[in-house]
Amino acid sequence: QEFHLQPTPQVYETLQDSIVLPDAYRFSADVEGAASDAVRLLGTLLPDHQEKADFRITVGVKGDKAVRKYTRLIPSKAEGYYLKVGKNEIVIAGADARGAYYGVQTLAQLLTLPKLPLVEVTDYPDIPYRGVVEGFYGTPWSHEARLCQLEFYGRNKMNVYLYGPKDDPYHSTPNWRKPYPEREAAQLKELVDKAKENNVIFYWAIHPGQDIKWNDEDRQNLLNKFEKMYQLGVRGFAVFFDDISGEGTKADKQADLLNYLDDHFVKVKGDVEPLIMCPTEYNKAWSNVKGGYLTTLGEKLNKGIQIMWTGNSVIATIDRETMDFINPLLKRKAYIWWNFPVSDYVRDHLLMGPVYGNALDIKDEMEGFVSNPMEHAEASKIALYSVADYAWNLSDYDSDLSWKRAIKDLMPQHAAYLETFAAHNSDLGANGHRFRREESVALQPALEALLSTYEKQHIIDEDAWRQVNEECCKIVTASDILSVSQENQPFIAEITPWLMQFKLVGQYGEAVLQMMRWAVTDKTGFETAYEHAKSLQLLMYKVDTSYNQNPYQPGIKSGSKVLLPTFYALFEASVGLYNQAYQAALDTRAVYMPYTWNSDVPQLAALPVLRKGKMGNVSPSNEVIRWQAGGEALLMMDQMRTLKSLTVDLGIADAPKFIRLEITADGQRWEAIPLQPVNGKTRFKAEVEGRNVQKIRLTNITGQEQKVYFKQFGFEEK
Ligand SMILES: CC(=O)N[C@H]1CNC[C@@H](O)[C@@H](O)[C@@H]1O
Repeated sequence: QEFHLQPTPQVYETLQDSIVLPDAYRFSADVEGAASDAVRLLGTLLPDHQEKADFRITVGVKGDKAVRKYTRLIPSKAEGYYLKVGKNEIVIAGADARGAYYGVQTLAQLLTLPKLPLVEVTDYPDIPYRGVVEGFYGTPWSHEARLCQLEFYGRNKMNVYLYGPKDDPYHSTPNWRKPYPEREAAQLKELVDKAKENNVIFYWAIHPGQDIKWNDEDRQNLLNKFEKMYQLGVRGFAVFFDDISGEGTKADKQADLLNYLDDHFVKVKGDVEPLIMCPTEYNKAWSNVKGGYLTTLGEKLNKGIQIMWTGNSVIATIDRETMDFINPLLKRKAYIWWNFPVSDYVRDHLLMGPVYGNALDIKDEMEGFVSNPMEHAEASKIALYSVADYAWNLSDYDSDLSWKRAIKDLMPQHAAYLETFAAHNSDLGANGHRFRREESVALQPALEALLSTYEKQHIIDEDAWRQVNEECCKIVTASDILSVSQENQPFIAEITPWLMQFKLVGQYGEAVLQMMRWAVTDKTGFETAYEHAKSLQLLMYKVDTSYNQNPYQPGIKSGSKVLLPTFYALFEASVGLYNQAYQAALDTRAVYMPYTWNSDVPQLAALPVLRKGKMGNVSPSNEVIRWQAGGEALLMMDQMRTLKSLTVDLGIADAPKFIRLEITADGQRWEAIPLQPVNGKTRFKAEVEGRNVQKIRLTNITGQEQKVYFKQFGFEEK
């Protein structure tokens, strides 16, 4: 794959010639001036300069004497730069300090080549603010992971990082009013310094809305906390009002508070970046335009305050229609909070696929584009690399080429194996947001051909069979090599359980292909392959029930959209053929899911049901659920089953007043079961010990919409 600068530059001319950089060069720059960051970075790349040398290196910012003669070549765009590598000189002229720094980052990439190509690069970013919002639920990134991320952002010309992990108690309720303990404060200071070193603006976000009081005391609490963070070196501040209910959701109160902070903190300090806020109505699906929340923010919020937006729904790709809806309401360009590759609602999956689906013609419609990543920091870099590529230069963005480069960037030595892994670990599985991604794209035609020919005509499409068998072999090989790779150990540590599962999927595929081969030609061979396949099914189940047992979406899923479902279908078809050929009665079922869930409450309807042994759980939701009056949710069993226990947690202490729980054994006669408090807070249990049940129903009986959380709905069979 030929060399490609990252992110893709706006204009890149190479003169089909190259030089070997001399080890002596003259240097002219205003080292104390605006180009100081660029000069410092350059110093890490090149040997010390010498006064007497033919080769000259010039670094500066528009207006500096050193680059005066290049002024007309410097793009007049924020963070833009002009870079020239000539026979006897290198010139880096930035439109501003960060532009000059980015020019050196580009030179750094060119210097990795065997010979330095003669180039002229005229470059600048399309989107003003580009980067990452660490805004997910789940285990916050470690300090080491964040330090590594900030270096990655500097290299990829991402200029913002918003610190806002939902589960940091000092970012959100209950401790947002308190200063960080000493150790955490010292780490945050270190992050601020690292961000500065990489020309990344470090934003510290606060998430006070769940229990904020609209009074002077809490206003002062917020100012005090911001002041504490300012003393740690933070120069960018954000206030997130997402995923809250109650008093804190009021637009005019939120606007008054933000304007107060803007007027009495940001403007007073004078060296603080524009304030950013995330609204409570942060996506179109949840917005009630007539209710006036968004228009209130748009009208009342000071013009300099930036407002975040996730798109037409919580998890959505961004297009022109999206921006045409929101920008007029906010009376400014929205600052996109893009919820990908975040996986805190599908925690059993890794999202390793390409960044695609965002429009390429909306570069003038967005103030910012920041990605909310997975809790797996290194694994998120594949998507983040492409987010950087997209946000810098939308029109030249190519999702597939960028994805391949992202993989090479993460693991240059084992890129081929990582690409095999990433290709089959990209979809989310069924989820409450209904957001899906392509998976196993290259192998899909062969898988479809193999399955349809075999199911319909009971014959093997040999070419498809060979392709699938080759891929299964690659999967097994890639899993083993990656699992012991020393190339990026923090990354391998993150994905090891998924590598284990991925290898089993590959081996299962090989066993199923053998079952197809021998179903009607070799009885003993088939039976061995069948036993092997069954044992691999059990091994996959063991991995899925042993690792990553978080209380939301526990387990380890791999190849879950196309690969494994196809192997399951081929397993069942080949057992069917064998049973017919030998009048046998082997169990044909590959996967067994006795429970189904549906609901007329939009945010509950698509939640998947998870089964582990005798336990059944509906996948929880991170967001506030708007449960309409009379709305129902139904859990159905494939047959009558005897229950042992049932637990419900809607995040509210008085759930029994709002939601009625009923069971039925015959689908006709329903019986209401009282909800009894379990922990004196929001968790309840229903006394169902020994009850025969076919369906369970939850209904909002209050006659009006209720806003609740859907934290847990689970049961255990006897
Ligand atoms: C603005 C936003 O998306 N907030 C929440 C809620 N929506 C998506 C979730 O997955 C979270 O990661 C996220 O922090």
